[in-house]
Amino acid sequence: MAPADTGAGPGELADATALEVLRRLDTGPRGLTEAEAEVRLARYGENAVPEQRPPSWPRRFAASVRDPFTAVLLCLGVVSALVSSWGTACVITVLVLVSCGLRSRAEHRADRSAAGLRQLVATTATVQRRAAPGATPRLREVPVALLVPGDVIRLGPGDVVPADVRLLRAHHLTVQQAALTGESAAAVKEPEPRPAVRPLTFGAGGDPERPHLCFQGSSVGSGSGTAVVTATGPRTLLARAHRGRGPAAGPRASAFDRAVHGISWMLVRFMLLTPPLVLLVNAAVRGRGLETLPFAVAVAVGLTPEMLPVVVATVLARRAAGLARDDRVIVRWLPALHDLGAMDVLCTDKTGTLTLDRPVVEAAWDPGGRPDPGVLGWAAVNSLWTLHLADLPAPDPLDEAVLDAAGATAGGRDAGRWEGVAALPFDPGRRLSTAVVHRSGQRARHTLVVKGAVEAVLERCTRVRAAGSGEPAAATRPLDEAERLRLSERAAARAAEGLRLLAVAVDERPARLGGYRAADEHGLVLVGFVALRDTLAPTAAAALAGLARRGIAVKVVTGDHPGTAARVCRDLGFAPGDVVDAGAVDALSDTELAELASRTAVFARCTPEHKARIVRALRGAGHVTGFLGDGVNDLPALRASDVGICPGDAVDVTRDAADVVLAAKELTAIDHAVTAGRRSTSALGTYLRVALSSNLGNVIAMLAAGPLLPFLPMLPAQVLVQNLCFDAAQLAFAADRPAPGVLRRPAALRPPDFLRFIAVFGVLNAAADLGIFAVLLATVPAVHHSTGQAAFHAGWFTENLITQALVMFLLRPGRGGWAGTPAAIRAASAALAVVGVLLPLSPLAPALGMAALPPTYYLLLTAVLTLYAAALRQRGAPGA
Ligand SMILES: Nc1ncnc2c1ncn2[C@@H]1O[C@H](COP(=O)(O)OP(=O)(O)OP(=O)(O)O)[C@@H](O)[C@H]1O
Repeated sequence: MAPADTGAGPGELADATALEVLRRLDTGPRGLTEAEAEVRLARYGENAVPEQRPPSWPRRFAASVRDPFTAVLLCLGVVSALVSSWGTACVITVLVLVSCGLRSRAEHRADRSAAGLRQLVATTATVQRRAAPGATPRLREVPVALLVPGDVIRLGPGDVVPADVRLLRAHHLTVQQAALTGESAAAVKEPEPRPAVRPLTFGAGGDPERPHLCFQGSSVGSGSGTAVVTATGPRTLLARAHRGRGPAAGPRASAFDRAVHGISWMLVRFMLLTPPLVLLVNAAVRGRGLETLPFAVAVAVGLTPEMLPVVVATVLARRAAGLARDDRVIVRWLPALHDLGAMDVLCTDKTGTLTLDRPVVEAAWDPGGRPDPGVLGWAAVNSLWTLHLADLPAPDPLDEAVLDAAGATAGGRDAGRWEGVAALPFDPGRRLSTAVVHRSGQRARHTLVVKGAVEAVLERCTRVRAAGSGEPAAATRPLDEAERLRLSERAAARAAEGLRLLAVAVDERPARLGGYRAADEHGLVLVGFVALRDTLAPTAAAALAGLARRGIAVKVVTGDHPGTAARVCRDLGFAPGDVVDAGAVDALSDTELAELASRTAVFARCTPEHKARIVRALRGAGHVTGFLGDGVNDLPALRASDVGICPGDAVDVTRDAADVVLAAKELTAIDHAVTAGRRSTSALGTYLRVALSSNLGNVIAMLAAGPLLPFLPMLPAQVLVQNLCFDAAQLAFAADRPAPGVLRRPAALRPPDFLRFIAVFGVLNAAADLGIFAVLLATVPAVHHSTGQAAFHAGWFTENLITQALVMFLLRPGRGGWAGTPAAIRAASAALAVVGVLLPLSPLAPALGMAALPPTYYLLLTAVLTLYAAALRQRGAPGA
């Protein structure tokens, strides 16, 4: 049966009690049956997240016109039309249409492959459903798209809230709802409705400030809850907020965006400066007037790398698809590929990345250091009741390990004799978890059972259990500073063996009615320690070695004990150096932290905020910083990094925030991802260097020709045809394969490097052009008449296309030359040279204002080109 009202969203249900909401949605605390869910799915449709829907073709085309190069081209086209230079205006229009068409197609393909890649790491939700009306409800993972109104779901740390929901139960649940409110602080959520504290700015959709409502797109920071789905798909608050706004804004500006933006604006400035400069030079030296304008416009057009957006989209999409296919690495956002290639520091957490996060209990001992299974019993009471009461969708591996180990022991059996009252689940900020329990039949007294990181528990203890592990009221003695130190040292010694440590403490108090809070975790009695061993991830050592070979500095930032962290690093063949306790970081300024971070390999006892601050400090110091992590405690650092990477089995929010997901288990896949990133950057860099240095060379030559020649060195139509040929040939760079040497160090597109490079090679190119001017003046008869000028134009056209063909493989980094160049680039450069030689000799030549050249020209052209090629080789290309 369908619910009475599911299309309303939470707005109309906002003030109803949990029971009323369940009734209105025609469901119950046990959830829907599979059959009911199926009927509702057919009626309300899939719960599709309001993804950035791919823009329509016209919109995509319109967006590509807004690109700065295209905008400048269009301006130049308008100027040409205004001075009735129809030929130039037509060619510019064709250029714009071709480049926008190609770009839209390349972007469409890139978007399609990125969407396909995102699909591969789609998230699931934990839903409680029944096979039949009378059956027991079962928890199962379903794809988020299959959730329907009325479903009862579980939320736990690291989950993305999959739909709009109304809480039924919650345990210390905090939710990050920045996607809706822009507010980055976590909001506390609880099932009791409270009236809105401020006017509803979210209309009928509900207000994220209401504590009992959670909305699609927010994420669970800590705690857990059970909730009923009130709205899915287009009826969620997020979908309504998106509607009418077009595609959502993309992710944060990356190092890649900054680089491409920098290079684009540098060129736009040049292009805007060129026409006035050409006009000025021609007017001053030759007394020419506005008739030079079409030529000046064509020169500016000649500087435009119109194919840049097309080449970028093609290169990135191609590499990302290759990575997904061959290495199961999912690049969720294409520009992240460049940032992967540029990354010079990778921060990584330990548990779940370098280790498997499948710990096994190895020992338990009392405060005196004697083996004591009773301590494990207390830890098991904590794990059991935290799991039960906190409604966690999935048990914490550490709690599972404790329960497994305690199962057969007397302490484990004893755990069943306690009954749970409340739970404060683990959160990486407090670094402990608490269960409040009472003995069966003894409701008057409550016992707090706390387990967590050694120092976090010790600082909340005031007494130590004297011996044994019986009742909490057993003999205790005060915990003085000397003993605290002794206990920490003993724990550190065990941590140095690579063990993960938990301290366990208890306290018995009179029962109370109100709920328990973190502030109640004090005045505890230490009962002992539990040590767990985690297995190293099989490919972690190889991955760390690979990163070192690629020139990437690795920093381990972990919430664990310094001793454990250091030992794990050593076992992986990675020198930990002096491990820094993150507590020491708080007192440092950002600059001091950056300096410390650059010489430290391991930070231990990090809270999520410490991890993010270390990443920010490294970025602030100019490092392109990646972060590899799998847990909810890694989320702030992932967001703070240039490129966030997570393993495929990371929690949902982490996968949602990561730019790159390693779907295969092997950590060594990072190496492939870095390689693909460097290859893409190298291909884009080569394209830019080749395109810009020959374009700049031409512009310099054309400017110089003004005072040197009594006529224009090339007609506007010729400049534009030549430009069209260059552009078409340069598309081949999408298939570039850089030499292995290029892959050894971080590769980034850096505007200042380009400027230096194109200045040197632009001048070299211009020198070859000027050389050919001299050759032409010497060999072409009647150069001052129109037939001679047509031959002159043909001569420069031929030389220009051949020099461009030469730089296409001589300016490639690493192994240049014919043999080391991919077939596509060889074919494109050969085609360019052939067009350069044959076009002036073809029947099209007269229409383009070109005429045949004398044989001596070709002899001298060969000499000039040989010199030019030798100069190019001598200067060498980057990475050679
Ligand atoms: N479920 C849990 N209950 C109680 N204490 C825990 C639990 N999980 C972890 N701890 C303790 O808290 C410490 C910090 O945990 P946190 O999850 O922040 O980091 P981690 O998992 O040890 O390492 P990493 O940051 O590398 O993932 C752990 O070293 C452990 O002592």
